[in-house]
Amino acid sequence: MKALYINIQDLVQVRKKPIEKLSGREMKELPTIQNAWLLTENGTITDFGHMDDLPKFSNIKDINLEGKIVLPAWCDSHTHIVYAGNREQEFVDRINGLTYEEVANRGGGILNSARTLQETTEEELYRQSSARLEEVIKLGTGAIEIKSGYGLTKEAELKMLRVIKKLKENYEIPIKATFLGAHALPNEYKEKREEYIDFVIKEILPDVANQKLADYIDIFCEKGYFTIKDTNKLLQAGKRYGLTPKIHVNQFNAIGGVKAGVEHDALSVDHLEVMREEDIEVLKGTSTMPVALPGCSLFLGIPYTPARQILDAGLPLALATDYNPGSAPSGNMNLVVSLACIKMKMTPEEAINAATINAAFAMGLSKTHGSITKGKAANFIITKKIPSYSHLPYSFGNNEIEAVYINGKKFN
Ligand SMILES: N=CN[C@@H](CCC(=O)O)C(=O)O
Ligand SMILES: [Zn+2]
Repeated sequence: MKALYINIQDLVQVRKKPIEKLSGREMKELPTIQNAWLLTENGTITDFGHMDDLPKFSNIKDINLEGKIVLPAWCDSHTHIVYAGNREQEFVDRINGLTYEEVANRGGGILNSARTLQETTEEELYRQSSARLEEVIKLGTGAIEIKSGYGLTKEAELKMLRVIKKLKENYEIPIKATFLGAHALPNEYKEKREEYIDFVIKEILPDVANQKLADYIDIFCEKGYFTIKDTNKLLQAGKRYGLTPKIHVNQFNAIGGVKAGVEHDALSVDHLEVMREEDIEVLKGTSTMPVALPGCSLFLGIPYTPARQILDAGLPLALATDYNPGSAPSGNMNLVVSLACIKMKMTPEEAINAATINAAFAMGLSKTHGSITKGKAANFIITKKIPSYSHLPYSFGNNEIEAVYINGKKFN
């Protein structure tokens, strides 16, 4: 099926030559065609250009997008959308003065979500998760990564990963699955952290790999969670099973997790709210993508990833939601892009690059998604009538999206 979109006010993130990712100063440029047309065919972008150069196409119905902007759908490279229930009570407890750490130490936090998930049937978990997935696609997300990590038993981790697999089968957007068995220490393993890592490696990982349930492996490398030694051991084991690392590091403390990630050729290192000079240095000249999660900073009231320091050091940066019940209960990439501009001082160009092409890279999809390029998937956003692409982050909290197309088809 062919579709021709005409009179597009701005066709944004047009990359004639395919690119993998953008770093440092390159992120300041966001190539845009004003007054453009776009042709899609069988789910793929086949051509585009300026309206002055519109060829004569026969037998194609055109769609007039005057006053509207078209940009690639957001790529959300870090989420935990497969979870059960919610954690509103912890939210209220934090408003009343407890810290995230204190909530966790009282048996709340990740262990709270794990208890709920263990008691939830696979069908119900799928139902709750697919509703979240549909909600974020409507907000413009056209590719997503989803982690396990609220199971923390073999049975429950595999249940989470099967739910992700079923989402992959039932939805057209690309979904990458990440095994995060080392998300927190279950109570049965209190004081036996190393035994838990061995359990994850020997008892869960082989099944995850044999049943082809994950693309990536993750660990929460943080004080009170898992150490550098645990990280090295787990990532090494994951790689033996063909799982590339994408890890949680430097959220509350810098303990050397960025270096560990780089040493294991991690595809991405995520969070980075607390960055030392040496953490920035160690990323230089590597292919590891730093990923910032400003929704988490907003919700927990913790520092924002120092984007300016990272970009001014010539590094790339991607943005993601971290959608999860405890630290970021929102999967709205539009808000993430706004926060990046407002709180991290990224320009709209940098933020949109970070949420499209760089985010696609952070989930191994930059060859097929993240830009308007011939041959890439026709996953794109059509905005309402807005004055410019900067209006998207400017108009924070408002929904400026009129329609979302996945593989050339309008979603819902
Ligand atoms: N930091 C670790 N994991 C999640 C939050 C987990 C939770 O509180 O449920 C995150 O990325 O923020
Ligand atoms: Zn996370």
